[in-house]
Amino acid sequence: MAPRSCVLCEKSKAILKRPKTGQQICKECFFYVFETEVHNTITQSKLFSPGDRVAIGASGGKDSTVLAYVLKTLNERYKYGLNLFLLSIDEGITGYRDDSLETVKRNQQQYDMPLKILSYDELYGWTMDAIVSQVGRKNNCTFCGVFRRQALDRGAAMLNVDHIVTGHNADDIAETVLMNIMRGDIARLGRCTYAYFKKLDYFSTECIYSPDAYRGHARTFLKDLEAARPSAIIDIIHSGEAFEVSEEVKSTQKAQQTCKRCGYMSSNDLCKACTLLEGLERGMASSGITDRARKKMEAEGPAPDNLRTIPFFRLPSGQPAVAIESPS
Ligand SMILES: Nc1ncnc2c1ncn2[C@@H]1O[C@H](COP(=O)(O)OP(=O)(O)OP(=O)(O)O)[C@@H](O)[C@H]1O
Repeated sequence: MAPRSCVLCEKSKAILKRPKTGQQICKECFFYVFETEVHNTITQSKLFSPGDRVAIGASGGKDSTVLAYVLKTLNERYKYGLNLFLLSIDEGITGYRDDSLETVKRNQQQYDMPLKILSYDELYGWTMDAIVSQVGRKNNCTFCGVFRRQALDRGAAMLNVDHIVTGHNADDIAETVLMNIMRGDIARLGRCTYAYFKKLDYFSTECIYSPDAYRGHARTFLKDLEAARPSAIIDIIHSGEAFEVSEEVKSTQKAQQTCKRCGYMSSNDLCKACTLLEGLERGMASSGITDRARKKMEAEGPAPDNLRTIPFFRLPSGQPAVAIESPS
C-alpha cells in the first residue's frame, strides 16, 4: 500500500496520526501545528507580558525539554520579549537526577539560557537518597513531591521571576484527572512524539524511587480506553476542565495562610514541608504521612529548639509568600 500523504500539506509522507484530531500528518506539519497550538494558548490566555522573567522547571526529561525548546522558539518567532531561565531542583537521587542534570546542563548551552540548580540538600539538609534510607520506598514520593513544589517556588524567588512553567503531556494530565476522580478528590482537580521527532536532547529514565502503583493502574486503564477510542485521552482532559466544583466542596478547602515556621504558603499552621522535615529530623518520618504517627510524635512533646528548619521564605520584594495557584 502506498504511504499516505499528509492531510495538511498534501505533499510529504504522513508519519503520525494525531489522536487528538485523527489527522495523519507529516513531520514538518506536526511541528507547525503543535507550536502554533502552544502559541495560541499563550496569547489567548494572556499568560505573559513583554519583559516578564520566566523560570522553566527543567528536569532534563522530555516534557520540560520540549517546553524549554518551544518557549525559546516562540519567544524568538513571535517576539514575546520574555527573559527565560532554566530552574532545576536536584533532589539528590544518585544514578538518576545527577545524570538528568547533565542533560539540563547541555540544554543550558544548546538553548543559551541561564541555569539555576537548587538542591534538597542545601534547602532541607536531606537528599532523597537519605530520606529513602530512613522512610523506605513506600511513601518517599510524598516527601519528594512536597519538597519539589516548595523548592521550585523558592528557586523562582531567588531568580526573581514572574512565572514558573512546568511541562506536562496529555497522558499525564488525563491520568491525574482520573486519579483525582478515583480518589474522590475533585477539588484538586502525550506524548513524547515532539521531542522524539525534533531529536531533542532529553533524559528518559524513570525515577528509581517512584513505584506509583495507583498511577500505573490509571495509565493501563487509559491505554485500554485509547485503543478503543483514540480521542479518549483528550476527551478526559476536556471533562476534567469542564468539572464544576460545587460551593459545598469548595468550602471544604482550607484558607491559605503562611507557615509559622518557614513563611511558605500553607493551609495549616505548619506547611507540609516543615511537618515532613520535623518528622525526619526527629526520626519519626511517618508523622507527616499518617494521623496515628503524627499523634504519636505530638505526644512526645513540642519540637526541640535546635530542630533543623527551612530558611524563612520571602519574595524578592521582601514580602512574605502569598498564595500562588497550586497545580494538582
Ligand atoms: N527536578 C526538577 N527540577 C525542575 N523541574 C522539575 C523537576 N522535576 C519535575 N519538574 C517539572 O515538573 C514537570 C513534570 O514533572 P514530572 O515529574 O511529572 O515528569 P515528566 O512528566 O516525566 O516530565 P519530564 O519529562 O520533563 O521529566 C517537568 O516537566 C518539569 O517542568
